[in-house]
Amino acid sequence: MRASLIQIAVDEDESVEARRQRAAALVREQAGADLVVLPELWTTGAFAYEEFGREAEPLEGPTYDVMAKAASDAGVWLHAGSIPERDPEGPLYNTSLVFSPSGELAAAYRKIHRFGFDKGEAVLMGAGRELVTVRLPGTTLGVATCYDLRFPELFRGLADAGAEVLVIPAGWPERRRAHWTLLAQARAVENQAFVLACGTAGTHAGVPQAGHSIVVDPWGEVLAEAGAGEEVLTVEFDPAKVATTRDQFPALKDRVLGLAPPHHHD
Ligand SMILES: NC(=O)CCC(=O)C(=O)O
Repeated sequence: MRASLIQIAVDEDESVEARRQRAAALVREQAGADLVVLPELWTTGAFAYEEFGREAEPLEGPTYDVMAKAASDAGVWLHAGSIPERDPEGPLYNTSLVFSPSGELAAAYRKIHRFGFDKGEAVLMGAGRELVTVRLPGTTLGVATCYDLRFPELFRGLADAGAEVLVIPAGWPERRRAHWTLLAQARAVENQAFVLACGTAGTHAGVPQAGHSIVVDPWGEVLAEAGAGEEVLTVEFDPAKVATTRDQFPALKDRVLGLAPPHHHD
């Protein structure tokens, strides 16, 4: 499987529409790949909280249209990153879109863990409640978004649902880059799965982005890692390595579930 992670720069001197068209052109350039991935909230920037309401769009809005066409023009599976989605009957959501090579929507995932504690995304957006996997020829993707990376139980749920390739669009800040790399490797090792984590470059809302998109194999080896700037990270890997790793080192079979609550000793 050939995958291209488009680590696009999100800077305030570029309009959302110009970036949308630029992202679509970058997707088209990846014709020949099997899977193309864009980052989280790349239209606005993940920390541009004031833009969320202004730039929110319905699920089938302008980003959907442009990305569906780009996927079919390139003939690739496209994880188009996430958009600020305006649900006509509810709050905003941080929603990822996955398109098939014919430009059909294969899946939408509303980010479950919202970042910001008592401000930002955590108060401006609603929380998704559903895990999402996507069946591709020869493998299954499990999708999660940025801050979700800190919550291992979500990824174990995806692995239990058959995910072999964990795809994580993000807008991760430079300040916590060490966590990004460590957590991407941890999620790969503990689930014996590939991790494809695609971040943004540039600086928006005063927050320099980490970039450093990363692809990790089921043994925890880093197959490819981007630098800090805008870059397309391309990698080839064999999803069958998930099954061989799980067969040869069957740690997932040693899970002990349903433990009794802790016994407190005073
Ligand atoms: N957009 C995000 O979810 C940011 C997450 C983050 O900065 C962190 O977990 O650290």
